[in-house]
Amino acid sequence: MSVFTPLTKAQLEDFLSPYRLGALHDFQEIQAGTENSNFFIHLGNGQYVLTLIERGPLQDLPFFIELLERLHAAGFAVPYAITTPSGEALRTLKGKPALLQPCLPGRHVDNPSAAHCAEVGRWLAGLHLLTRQAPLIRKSDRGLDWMQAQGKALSPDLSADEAALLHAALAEIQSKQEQIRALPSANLHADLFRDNVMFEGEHLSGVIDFYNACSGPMLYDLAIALNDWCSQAGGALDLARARALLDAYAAKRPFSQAEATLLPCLLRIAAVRFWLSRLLAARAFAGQDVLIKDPHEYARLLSARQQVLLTLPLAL
Ligand SMILES: Nc1ncnc2c1ncn2[C@@H]1O[C@H](COP(=O)(O)OP(=O)(O)O)[C@@H](O)[C@H]1O
Ligand SMILES: N[C@@H](CCOP(=O)(O)O)C(=O)O
Repeated sequence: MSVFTPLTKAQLEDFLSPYRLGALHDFQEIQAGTENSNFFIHLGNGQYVLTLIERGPLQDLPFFIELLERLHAAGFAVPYAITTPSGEALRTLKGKPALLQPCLPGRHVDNPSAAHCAEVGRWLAGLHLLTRQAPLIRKSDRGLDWMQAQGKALSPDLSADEAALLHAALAEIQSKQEQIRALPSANLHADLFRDNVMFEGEHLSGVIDFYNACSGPMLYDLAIALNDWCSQAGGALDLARARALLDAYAAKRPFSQAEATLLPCLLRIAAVRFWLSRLLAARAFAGQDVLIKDPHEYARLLSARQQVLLTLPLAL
């Protein structure tokens, strides 16, 4: 399970009454999360999701709330923080920061088609186009410097082959960091995995879990999404799905030559980032009843990205 802070009906009723959204009919713990405690909440006038923030960069909660409010105002289906009539978005429950959000329709897709991937590409382009002129500034707390530090700390736990793979990737990151930091930037979701996107059929109906959102190179967001949405079981890229995602994105925001050059490198960086965070989670939650995603999946993916046959569609 992954609800870290259980709640009683009475605690919820007390917390929810200032929103004036009707009586509490029912609630359920959500088991699927890995970071926070989430609950489906059924109130008199509809269904909501309550999140208690358990860890992560608490000082950045105002950034997440503002970004989600901006996306909501622009018509994106996102879990923005609902405010009480007195204007409070961020409240506290059992000593944890607490946010009430709309419950977005749809389901996660485990085996996406090219059409799903195209929707993801269009959604990312929309996010980047909306925010690139004036991104809200937040440096990722799992950025290039973090990767170097964690890579050094975690490599003693790895096999010799895996350590060599990681060291080569970290050396590439070190040598190309200036070029990477110079890529065109915007606000990024920075964790656009299948389990953070909802679909109704082939229509993308919502995106959740913005707690890795930051400002940074738009190409990095694409690399993260390509690795999760467009990989075959062994880690190799599925070129048909990847092309669908990139073409749909490029139809809204054409790529630059620098982005085309750096795509293979960014795919490797995105693989390193989630390999390391999964290794850290496996260490931190070993033996506990917490969902831990397989770190080796991302080692395999990094290995498969040593050669990238995918090219970015460039405007003529
Ligand atoms: N606003 C929402 N609308 C609908 N379902 C949601 C919403 N927020 C979370 N969920 C459900 O809860 C699950 C866990 O949420 P997630 O944000 O991934 O948790 P965590 O932050 O712990 O990783 C999701 O996979 C989704 O099924
Ligand atoms: N989607 C990621 C988990 C989110 O990353 P984290 O650094 O916030 O733990 C994955 O599948 O590994």
